[in-house]
Amino acid sequence: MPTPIVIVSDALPGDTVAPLKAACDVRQIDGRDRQALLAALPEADALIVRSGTRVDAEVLERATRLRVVARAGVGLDNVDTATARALGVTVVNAPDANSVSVAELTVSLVVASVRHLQEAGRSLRAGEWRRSDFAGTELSGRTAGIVGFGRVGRQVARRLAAFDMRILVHDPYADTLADDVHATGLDELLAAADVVTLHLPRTPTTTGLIGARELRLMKPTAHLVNTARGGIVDESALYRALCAGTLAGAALDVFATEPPGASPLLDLPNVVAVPHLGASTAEAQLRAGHEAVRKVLAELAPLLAPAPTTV
Ligand SMILES: NC(=O)c1ccc[n+]([C@@H]2O[C@H](COP(=O)([O-])OP(=O)(O)OC[C@H]3O[C@@H](n4cnc5c(N)ncnc54)[C@H](O)[C@@H]3O)[C@@H](O)[C@H]2O)c1
Ligand SMILES: O=C(O)CC[C@@H](O)C(=O)O
Repeated sequence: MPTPIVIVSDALPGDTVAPLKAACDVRQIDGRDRQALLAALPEADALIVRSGTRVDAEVLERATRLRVVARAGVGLDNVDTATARALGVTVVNAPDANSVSVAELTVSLVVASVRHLQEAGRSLRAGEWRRSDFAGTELSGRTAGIVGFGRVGRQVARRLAAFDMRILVHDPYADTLADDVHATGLDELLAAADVVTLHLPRTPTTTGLIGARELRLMKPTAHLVNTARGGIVDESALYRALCAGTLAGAALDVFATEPPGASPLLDLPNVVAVPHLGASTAEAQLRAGHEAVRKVLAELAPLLAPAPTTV
């Protein structure tokens, strides 16, 4: 039986790939290098990605032997799941692997935004001492609006409640809510919240969900945090709102295009920006890598030689 070939096209912790290497021919490539990706795929039985590899129809059609695409993380917006389904390719992810890490980053970004931490740090390093310019606001007693109340949204709610914030939630599909959160419509949430934080997937329906109209509904003193996906927020409208002072600040982990290049948002003092770090903790990467590898090995089981028995 030929050894199955697994392409790993984004970085995974070495330990997590070890069980795969014991059973398969594992080939590591850079999934951002389109030519390398397309060249590697015709032989592949499995493909493991994070967010750096775009698994579109061209990729899937090139991979004629492919049985499974595994996303070592949550968001499947970089995988054309409809084409995969049509081609009989299984798509798996690691839905619980990084929720706590993303929630912890989200809370960090909330605090960084209301206390101006990134700009104050930049100013200090430039030799300045502008303490009065960086006076912030407390979270205690204020209102957080959580859009998307799934795995990450729920973790964020618990953590912001610990800051004594009132928690509003908008999620048309959530069947259960926690006791101390209040469900509301999106417009009502945007109008009432001092901090709005996004925790929903990017889909054709949610792309541009937070546009000029929605930003106008927000208080001029409010902050917007996005650790979900770029493109859910209209970045041009956000830029205009931040420049005009109709929104106090924004904190962004994700961008419509990644990396965002020379996005004008990065030049604004009232924007905290980090390079898609939500899942970048040792713990989350290990969980995601182990889960992706376990699911790939399960899908490839019919192709794997039985393990030798010991007597
Ligand atoms: N920054 C990062 O590194 C990072 C890491 C993990 C996940 N994410 C992103 O965060 C998103 C949320 O992750 P999760 O694990 O909580 O997913 P999840 O599926 O557990 O929860 C998403 C929630 O969004 C809700 N939702 C869908 N459409 C909505 C809409 N129009 N309005 C309001 N709510 C809506 C769903 O009902 C669901 O409850 C992921 O889709 C992913 O894109 C980012
Ligand atoms: O690959 C990453 O680190 C990002 C993962 C994150 O955005 C996810 O959706 O799980």
